[in-house]
Amino acid sequence: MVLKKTLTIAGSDTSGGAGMQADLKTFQEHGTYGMVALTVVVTMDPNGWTHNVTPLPTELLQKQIDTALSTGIDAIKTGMLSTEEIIRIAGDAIAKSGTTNVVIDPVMVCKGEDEVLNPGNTDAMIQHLLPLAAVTTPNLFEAGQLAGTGTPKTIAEMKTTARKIHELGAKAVVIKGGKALATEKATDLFFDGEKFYLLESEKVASTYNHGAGCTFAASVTANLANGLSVKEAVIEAKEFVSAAIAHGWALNDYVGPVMHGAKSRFGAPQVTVTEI
Ligand SMILES: Nc1ncnc2c1ncn2[C@@H]1O[C@H](COP(=O)(O)OP(=O)(O)O)[C@@H](O)[C@H]1O
Ligand SMILES: Cc1ncc(COP(=O)(O)O)c(C=O)c1O
Ligand SMILES: [Mg+2]
Repeated sequence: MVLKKTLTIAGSDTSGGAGMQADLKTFQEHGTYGMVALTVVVTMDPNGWTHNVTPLPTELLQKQIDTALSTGIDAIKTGMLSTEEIIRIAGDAIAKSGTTNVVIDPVMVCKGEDEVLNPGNTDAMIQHLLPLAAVTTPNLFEAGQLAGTGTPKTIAEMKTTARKIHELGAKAVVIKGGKALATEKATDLFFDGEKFYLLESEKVASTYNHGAGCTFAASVTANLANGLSVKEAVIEAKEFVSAAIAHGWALNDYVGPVMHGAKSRFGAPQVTVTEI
């Protein structure tokens, strides 16, 4: 049996909930064959869980990309890219890959950390990555940074922000309202370039949602590799991540990762899709 090949260009979250670990687990759950080109390694201080980001040499990143692309990739996702040079290398790799199934998750901060990785990264993402995106999946903060409008706080502001990001070249945009948006449901806005849709699921009260963003974007990537449309891909991804968050758990006193394999084991919560 031949599997669809999915590649993530992303960082390693040593704690296993986010980053390329989330991507690989999610790719596997979607029946695709996952590969990794590793950009950085994130480690945590055992006392207090402060994150430390260590980039890998860019020559090593390039070799990984060359290895993976030589196999013929069906869909590519980007995650944590900590420097402008890494962002440029990722953009070149995507252009070279020949696939249009490209998901740009514009990771700028780790959840719970409030320092952006590198301020120049936003402009580099706009230049090298957004024009290649079949879909980009910013959270509220990242969307505001890309659009240059500040963090959106309402659905109306999210619509304006999504339009701006689309104008920057991304064919479709999902802005993840998640827990941060003051709505009753966990609400994401999907813009396909023409129409806006709200994707809503029950807001889970727990804080065990580490890796939710990576898991969502990796689901979209695998779904595109499997031949779903962008709209079908994001709807399934919302179901997949909602189940993963509903079954999030405490890894230790500091962090609660999502359960990446929850949908296949326990089913998914209801997701409603409304054109607005
Ligand atoms: N507490 C929650 N309950 C239900 N869904 C959530 C919750 N927190 C986040 N989500 C969903 O998880 C996905 C990832 O969103 P978010 O956590 O904002 O991204 P990121 O991890 O990139 O900051 C989105 O679909 C969002 O709506
Ligand atoms: C390597 C890596 N990538 C991405 C992220 C972002 O994770 P999330 O899915 O919570 O946005 C993190 C957060 O810790 C990370 O360590
Ligand atoms: Mg994220």
